[in-house]
Amino acid sequence: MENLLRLVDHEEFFSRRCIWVNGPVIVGAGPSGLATAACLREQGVPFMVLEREDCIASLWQKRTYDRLKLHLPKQFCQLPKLPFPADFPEYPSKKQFIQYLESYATKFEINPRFNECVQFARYDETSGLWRVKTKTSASAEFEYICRWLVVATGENAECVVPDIDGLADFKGDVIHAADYKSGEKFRGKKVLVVGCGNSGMELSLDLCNYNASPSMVVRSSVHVLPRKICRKSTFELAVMLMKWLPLWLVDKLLLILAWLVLGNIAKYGLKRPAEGPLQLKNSKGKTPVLDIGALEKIRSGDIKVVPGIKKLNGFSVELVNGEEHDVDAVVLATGYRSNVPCWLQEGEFFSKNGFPKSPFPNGWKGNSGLYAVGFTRRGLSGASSDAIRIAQDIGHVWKQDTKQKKKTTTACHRRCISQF
Ligand SMILES: Cc1cc2nc3c(=O)[nH]c(=O)nc-3n(C[C@H](O)[C@H](O)[C@H](O)COP(=O)(O)OP(=O)(O)OC[C@H]3O[C@@H](n4cnc5c(N)ncnc54)[C@H](O)[C@@H]3O)c2cc1C
Ligand SMILES: NC(=O)C1=CN([C@@H]2O[C@H](COP(=O)(O)OP(=O)(O)OC[C@H]3O[C@@H](n4cnc5c(N)ncnc54)[C@H](OP(=O)(O)O)[C@@H]3O)[C@@H](O)[C@H]2O)C=CC1
Ligand SMILES: O=C(O)C(=O)Cc1c[nH]c2ccccc12
Repeated sequence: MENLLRLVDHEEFFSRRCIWVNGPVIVGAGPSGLATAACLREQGVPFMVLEREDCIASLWQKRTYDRLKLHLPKQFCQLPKLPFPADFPEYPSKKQFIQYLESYATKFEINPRFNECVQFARYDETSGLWRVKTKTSASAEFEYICRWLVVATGENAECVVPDIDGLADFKGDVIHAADYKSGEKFRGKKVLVVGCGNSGMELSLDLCNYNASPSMVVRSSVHVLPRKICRKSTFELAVMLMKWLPLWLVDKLLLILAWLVLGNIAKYGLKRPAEGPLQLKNSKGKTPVLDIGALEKIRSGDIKVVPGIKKLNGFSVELVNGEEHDVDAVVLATGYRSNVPCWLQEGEFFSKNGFPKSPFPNGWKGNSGLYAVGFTRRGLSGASSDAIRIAQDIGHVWKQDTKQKKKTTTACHRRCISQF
């Protein structure tokens, strides 16, 4: 009986609807998906965007802290075909960036299907088409059939939660950086911030601004660069130097300049990795920290730097150096990962870590109409150049096909007429 009921439920609520999509299906309505959709719109190619959340740019709208600003200058963060408004500051705030993305979606008439999470996608050899299965927040299922599949789910699709001894039994609050909004609820508290990437540094700084006492865990090493060198953005300087010099030399110069501006930061527990900052970004995807004020708080002792964690215990932490500290709350600024291996049934183009196997600049196009946008570890500017390439590639085939179709229709028409 129970099984029968289950079957009825299944029939009633989970019947799958099949939808043919004329043009590509784009999975994800973040900046990458929006940029690809806008470029396709310009090429006259129809598309469908599927988004698991109920809004565009969900990472920015729902999983980032209030005080966040873009950390690269605005000219490196705008999407194709629509510059930022002229009155935007050099480093737009999260609110301004979201406002820009909303107007971007409106301008290019991008209307994603929201609350639809892609659970499974595979290429069907027999038909030469992609089959994309989704589940809505109301548990309805859909299947989209299309010729092209654009993966735009991002490098930050899921939170990395490390396996720390005693974490599950820790008595205070534990949150991931993605759920941190502001230091308001941590006023006066001792907060252990695990991780020292841009998130760990900026959340520790935010905690100081709310009179909390952050201790930031640096278990290995980190590159900290000033955001500006001689009033020029460090990132812009690096981009300029890269036009003339090899990567290793640009790294050397950046490190010399960083030393001149910041001094020796190893004495605060911030050891530099053996690889240079850009080299490391390329090889391991580890973004250098662009300092917006955390370093000053580290120097003043407002942010304590501590080594790796041995284990958590009730309301305290034991560190690898044997020290024990009281802790009221833990913020895991331990990074993110791609979720592509969870839903894309494909083993050629994407590797097990959810990133395309071919490095930049070849990681945007796979076989059988598969594309990836925003996986080159080059932030928003990398996503923009992927989007332009993808839309050109699909647009080219689309136009040829349309011409071909017109020809066949005319020929057929003539044949029909001649038959009369
Ligand atoms: C805190 C923070 C700050 C950053 N600041 C900068 C910066 O200043 N400059 C810069 O260049 N880069 C920055 N980045 C890098 C960031 O990767 C880009 O800004 C940008 O968000 C990437 O866009 P995306 O569309 O590729 O991914 P996302 O913005 O993550 O969008 C992916 C979308 O796909 C959806 N999705 C995921 N899985 C599924 C599924 N199975 N089915 C349906 N939908 C799905 C998600 O809900 C999401 O809306 C920052 C990242 C973080 C975390
Ligand atoms: N203003 C902005 O524009 C901002 C941009 N960002 C971007 O978002 C992306 C993600 O950044 P972020 O969230 O900082 O993630 P990252 O992946 O850059 O950093 C993760 C950090 O967590 C540490 N970590 C992981 N596991 C453990 C563990 N078990 N114990 C101790 N430490 C651990 C890592 O250390 P280890 O290196 O030893 O593995 C590393 O320091 C980056 O591209 C970043 O630039 C983030 C915040 C602000
Ligand atoms: O902020 C991010 O996550 C980025 O990926 C932006 C970015 C791309 N390339 C870089 C090199 C140095 C610092 C930041 C970036």
